[in-house]
Amino acid sequence: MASPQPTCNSPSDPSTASVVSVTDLVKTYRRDGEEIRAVDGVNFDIERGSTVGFLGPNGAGKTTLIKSILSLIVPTSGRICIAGTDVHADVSAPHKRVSAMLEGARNVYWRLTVRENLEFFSVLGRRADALRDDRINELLERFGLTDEADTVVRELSRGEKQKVSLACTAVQDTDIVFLDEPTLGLDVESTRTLRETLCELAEDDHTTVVLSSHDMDVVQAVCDRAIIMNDGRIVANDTIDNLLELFSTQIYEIAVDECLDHDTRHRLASTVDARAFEKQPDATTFTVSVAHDEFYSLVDTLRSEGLTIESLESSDSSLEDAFLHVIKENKLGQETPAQEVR
Ligand SMILES: Nc1ncnc2c1ncn2[C@@H]1O[C@H](COP(=O)(O)OP(=O)(O)OP(=O)(O)O)[C@@H](O)[C@H]1O
Repeated sequence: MASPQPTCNSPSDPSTASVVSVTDLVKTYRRDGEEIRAVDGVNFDIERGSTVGFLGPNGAGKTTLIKSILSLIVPTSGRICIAGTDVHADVSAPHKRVSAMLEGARNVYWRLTVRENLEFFSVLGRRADALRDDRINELLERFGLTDEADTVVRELSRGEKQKVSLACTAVQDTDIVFLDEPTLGLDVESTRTLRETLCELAEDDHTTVVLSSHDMDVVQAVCDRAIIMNDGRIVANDTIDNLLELFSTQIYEIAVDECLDHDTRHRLASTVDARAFEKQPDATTFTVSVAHDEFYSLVDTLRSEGLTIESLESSDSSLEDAFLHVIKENKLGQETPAQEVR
């Protein structure tokens, strides 16, 4: 007998209920006669108004998962509910509640001006005609695009195109915004501007923002929760604060009093994961990240190599360190603390 399909519960309290609910989701592809489980039994909920980052190495299944939620591909099994509506039963459900920026700026019309694009996408939204111009002007201002309003998109820089794309997503005023790699290919300054704009979008408009990115700084700055995927499965799903705390390591930048030879560097790299060696005439600097309680064993290791620490500076770990830790633990097949946290 077929197992019963999970059902969508109507949100009883619309202000706090989950807007996206994914249950036992599986998506397999076939390539050269082999089955690839791109998404392999995934479960999670996203609360209204939250900002969630999907993280994972290349091929982890993030894009497949997002495309499944957006009904752009059909999952093999499982259930996806958007605001209580099963997208399998009503494929238009996501399009009423969700806007998306996929693959950079390809979702906007390069032959139209910035304003024409915003006008086009605002028609897809729910705002009354009389209020649309105000909203367009507000977004042009917020994204720093007022001077470019009458420029055709193809004449803009890559960063400006990304901003137009994000503005066209925001102008639809949907409950949920999905962004796939919004900062891909942007320089440092454009990334920072876009990051600030994303924070504003989430905070001021109370939009639920779901973004997938390899840019940990963006996820750490914008999101309050991260879902980390590996090999099609969720290996951690927790608040950014908890992930930082659970996997907190201390980064030490160490200088020792001699120019280390290759063998010593190799031994330190394998024993204490030392990296970024820089040789100076009479010293070597390198970086080590260790758990707080491993500091003394690090000092012992350096002492056993006959090295004297000239200077030592510490800095806090980042989401990137937590991410690398989760993925490494998962690869080793060990159960991570975050797997128990849902
Ligand atoms: N259309 C397809 N046909 C066959 N295999 C696919 C297809 N799309 C994705 N895959 C495979 O599914 C797995 C997950 O891919 P997916 O693009 O979802 O990962 P991702 O986490 O988004 O990766 P990236 O960070 O590199 O974009 C990969 O092994 C990929 O090769």
